[in-house]
Amino acid sequence: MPTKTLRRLMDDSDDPFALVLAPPEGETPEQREVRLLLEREAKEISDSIDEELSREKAQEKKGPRPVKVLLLGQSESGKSTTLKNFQLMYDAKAFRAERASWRAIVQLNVVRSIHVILDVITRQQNRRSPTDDTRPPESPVVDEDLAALKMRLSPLIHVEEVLTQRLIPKGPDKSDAARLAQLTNIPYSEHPRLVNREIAVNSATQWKDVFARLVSSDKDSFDSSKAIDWEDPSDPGMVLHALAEDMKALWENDTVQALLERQNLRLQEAAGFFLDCLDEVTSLKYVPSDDHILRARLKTLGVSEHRIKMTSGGMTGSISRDWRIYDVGGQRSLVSGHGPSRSSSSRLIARTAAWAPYFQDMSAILFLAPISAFDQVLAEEPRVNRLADSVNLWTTIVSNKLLADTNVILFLNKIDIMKSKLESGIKLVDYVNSYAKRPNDLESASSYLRKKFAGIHRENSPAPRIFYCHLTTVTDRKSTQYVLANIKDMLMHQYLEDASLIA
Ligand SMILES: Nc1nc2c(ncn2[C@@H]2O[C@H](COP(=O)(O)OP(=O)(O)OP(=O)(O)O)[C@@H](O)[C@H]2O)c(=O)[nH]1
Ligand SMILES: [Mg+2]
Repeated sequence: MPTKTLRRLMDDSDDPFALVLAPPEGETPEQREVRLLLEREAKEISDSIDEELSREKAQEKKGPRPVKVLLLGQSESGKSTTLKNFQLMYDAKAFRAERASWRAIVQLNVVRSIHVILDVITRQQNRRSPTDDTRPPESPVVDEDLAALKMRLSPLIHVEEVLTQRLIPKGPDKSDAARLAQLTNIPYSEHPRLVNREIAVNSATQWKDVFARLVSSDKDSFDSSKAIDWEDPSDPGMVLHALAEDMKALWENDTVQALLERQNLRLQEAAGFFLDCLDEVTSLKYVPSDDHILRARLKTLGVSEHRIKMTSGGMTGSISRDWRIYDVGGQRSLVSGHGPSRSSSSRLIARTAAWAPYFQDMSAILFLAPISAFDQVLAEEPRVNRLADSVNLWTTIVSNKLLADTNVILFLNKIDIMKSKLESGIKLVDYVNSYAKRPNDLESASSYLRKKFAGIHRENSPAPRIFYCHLTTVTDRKSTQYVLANIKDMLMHQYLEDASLIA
């Protein structure tokens, strides 16, 4: 899968190089020398990227114009998952060659979910004895069996650390490659104390190479099990397999379920949830299926460009075009807590400013709004409702003058979670007052939200343009591929029309 680093990852205030290279207070002459050396090296790298970009620009002028699509939306909206669908459809060989790397991410997702549960148990244990006055009545009791189960599963915390360390490269010059970020999926009523950290990687830096030892040199092989080094001593597969029964027992434990319910923690809806298929993912020769790769969660840092060659059949024969798909990180502040706190409007402006350099020359913006997040808050701004954040972002994007001539496609995403949430009795009106007395079902809720988003587009668009909107579950391959095939045909068709107008 061709991927490359883009020079401008973020605006200057969050530029990882600027942060790393700022002269520290009380710097000694030796430290200064080392710093200057690092700066020179960074400049050389930056200059070579510039040269590469200008070479590519010159090359582009010679050939046909590529079709460019920019994926936008808040964190966990499904941008990277949509990109994976594009890759699975149109570059399946490269997609499947990366199974070994995604296997490690699924393993990381599993141990993270277990870690969240172990954390919940620990906090309950810390509420001391059942006679403690501060303990609410009927609070579930962590009995000896559950405490023993927790102890047996503690090696998984180490597994998580090992996997995380492998993904976060050491050394100051690697600081833009990966970071720990706040976990996004926090229920609306949840206390910020529960905030966990989640790994974020720049998909342009080849994080997949980290697991290269697992990948055989035979990249063309479609037999995925051959691409994995089953003897690798640092592979956590054996530990996960050995603890599979305990993990299942933990997930099925009544006290655990009661504690999760009390804390409003719906892990089933959280990113990277695999506890419902532990038999499969902990089996000794586990290789993730396409569906598991789509469900695997790895937060994006910065912006990366992905190239895919697309072919479309037409009346005059088939045409083939280069596509560039840009995937961005949706969470603005990955260094939250280290800088001055920002208001939500300045965060919004900063996020859009970070994306703006990519607005020019785009064939389409594909904006994802995860409408199921109506009862959640942003990790970086616990007072901001996630649906309200999507609406604000959408308003900013559709009113942007640089995008006046760009196709804007909206995915109202995570329809599957939305459906189960509404069915479980969570009421949209409790979070969106204007929903009033409408029925609390998917059909009514999605059509209401679709109208709202369409209205914002109509009122704020700098010039009239067609509005494309789809209700999606991008983890569902079949339905997503149908939508993406339509988008592909639409953009290819438009490309041909534009080309004939220019000719
Ligand atoms: N159930 C369900 N899960 C989804 C859907 N879309 C995405 N997900 C999951 O939600 C998680 C987040 O999706 P990503 O594609 O990583 O989100 P993103 O927008 O790239 O997030 P950032 O990289 O943080 O900006 C992943 O675990 C996906 O598998 C959906 O429609 N339904
Ligand atoms: Mg992403």
